Amino acid sequence: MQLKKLIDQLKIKKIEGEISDQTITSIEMDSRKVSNHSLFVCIDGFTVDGHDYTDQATENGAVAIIAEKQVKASVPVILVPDTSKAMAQLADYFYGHPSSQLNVIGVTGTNGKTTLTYLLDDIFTLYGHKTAVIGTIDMKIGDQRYPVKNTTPDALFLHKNFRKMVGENVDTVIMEVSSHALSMGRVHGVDINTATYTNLTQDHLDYHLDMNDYAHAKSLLFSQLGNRFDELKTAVINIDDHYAGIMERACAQPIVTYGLSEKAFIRGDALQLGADYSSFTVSSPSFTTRIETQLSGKFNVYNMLAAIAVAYTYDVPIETIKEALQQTKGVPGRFESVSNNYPVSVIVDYAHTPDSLENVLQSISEIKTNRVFTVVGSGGDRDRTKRPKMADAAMKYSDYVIFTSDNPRTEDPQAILDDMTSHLQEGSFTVIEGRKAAIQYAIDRAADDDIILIAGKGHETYQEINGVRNHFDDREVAKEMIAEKYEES
Ligand SMILES: CC(=O)N[C@H]1[C@@H](OP(=O)(O)OP(=O)(O)OC[C@H]2O[C@@H](n3ccc(=O)[nH]c3=O)[C@H](O)[C@@H]2O)O[C@H](CO)[C@@H](O)[C@@H]1O[C@H](C)C(=O)N[C@@H](C)C(=O)N[C@H](CCC(=O)O)C(=O)O
Ligand SMILES: Nc1ncnc2c1ncn2[C@@H]1O[C@H](COP(=O)(O)OP(=O)(O)OP(=O)(O)O)[C@@H](O)[C@H]1O
Ligand SMILES: N[C@H](CCC[C@H](N)C(=O)O)C(=O)O
Ligand SMILES: [Mg+2]
Repeated sequence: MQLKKLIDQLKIKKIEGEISDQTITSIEMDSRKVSNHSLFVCIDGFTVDGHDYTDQATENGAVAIIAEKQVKASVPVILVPDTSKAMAQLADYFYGHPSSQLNVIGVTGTNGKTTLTYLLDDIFTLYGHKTAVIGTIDMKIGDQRYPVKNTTPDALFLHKNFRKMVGENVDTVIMEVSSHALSMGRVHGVDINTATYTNLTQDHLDYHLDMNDYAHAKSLLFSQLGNRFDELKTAVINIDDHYAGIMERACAQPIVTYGLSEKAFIRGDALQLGADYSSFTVSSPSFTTRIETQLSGKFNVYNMLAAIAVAYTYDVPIETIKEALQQTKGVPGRFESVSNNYPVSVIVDYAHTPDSLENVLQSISEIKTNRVFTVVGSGGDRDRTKRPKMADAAMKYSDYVIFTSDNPRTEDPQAILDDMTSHLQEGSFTVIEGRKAAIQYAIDRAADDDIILIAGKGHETYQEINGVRNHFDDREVAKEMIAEKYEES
């Protein structure tokens, strides 16, 4: 594409240098990825400033630079007020507005996003759609999986991959939209058809000022649905959630609510919950039916109601929804049982917030027949104030708690453990910094019919310490230890 044509898209700009007939073959925000004929966009980040990498970008072949501050360069520089916004706009144009050719379903909320995207994938696939999923675990296009660095990747990655999806005949994209992504503008220019809200409880208060600021960031997904009625757009909102009103007020489009309370449009009722199943009645003005599933926990009933509500807005028949939910196996690392037929039950779960830990432990309380052991830590370089609250949730519902390391990242693991436990009564818990040793401790002490919850890392296959990701998979570790324990005895 001609550089001139591309930058004509930018309304407000100041051009330094001469734009003649340069051709652009890629847009890059990382100087290390620049090649011949790239357009380099400088982003001022949290760690470094992309404006300091213009030399490397031009050495690697950049033919022009988009900046929001003065930079010296041997190629034309286009100054704009905000390079992140400009990058999103340019990428959308460069790739031919691909998101407008897709049904994009965005899912936001503190907990349940990944689970909901998986449920929707199952429903839409069964209904005959070709889907793509973007989220915490990876990006899936059809049956192909690609790694992602963030739950919601940057705008460049998104628009580029929407183009790839269109090329592969995908029609429905189901994506997690994190609050970080919303406040950093990673989804700018994404033409979202359905915005979905799960819930809001404490997390990320290292990044957001307080819960209202956090809620406001989430509400941006609903304002992004726009103010025009010439295209079908819908919001799907958990009406039972405390912050639902903030999402509703941000939204000019029709809203379908779901929940367990009477005011919900898609309403769940008569729940039956077990260790490896749940069933409930769902009703709306146009149907009432009983859903039977292999997912457990009241929180998963909420996730399923959200899925039903979204599918309803796309006219998926309730019989198809019902069948998909009946078959679904859920998500790797979410309430995943790893103990097969051994007498002790080991559950690996991704609960890494006070609310999710409480939910998961409440579900375990409802199914337990003996004691509950919880092995849990809290991530480094993340919200410190959630640590004691996670510890309280673990202590409230468990007979034994072993506090250990999650991903310490650049923090001292012992300092994280102190944040979790310093308010607790000494002697009422155990601290073992090494995660493997902590899991071993619980497995050694558990007796028949006890349940061990290993929380926080779920599907993760690494432990990040000081920037290095060492292979670590709670499921692998626990499986090996439990087999050893019972083979020895
Ligand atoms: C705090 C945060 O969100 N940081 C994100 C941010 O990184 P950053 O600002 O530190 O980037 P930087 O290293 O300063 O670089 C600035 C610019 O210089 C460029 N650069 C850098 C080096 C170089 O040699 N050349 C060069 O051009 C970079 O490509 C970039 O454009 O921009 C990066 C690219 O988009 C993100 O990958 C990165 O996410 C980091 C890894 C992260 O951990 N983010 C977490 C907090 C996050 O976003 N989590 C959410 C939600 C999780 C949830 O659901 O709970 C998520 O969506 O993942
Ligand atoms: N609707 C829900 N409400 C509360 N807790 C939930 C809900 N759904 C799942 N959980 C709990 O939260 C954990 C994470 O679930 P999931 O991965 O679906 O959430 P997420 O929003 O994608 O999280 P992340 O922000 O890390 O991407 C699960 O392992 C479970 O313990
Ligand atoms: N998306 C979350 C994942 C947390 C997972 C937990 N294992 C941790 O490392 O804190 C975050 O980046 O805060
Ligand atoms: Mg997720």
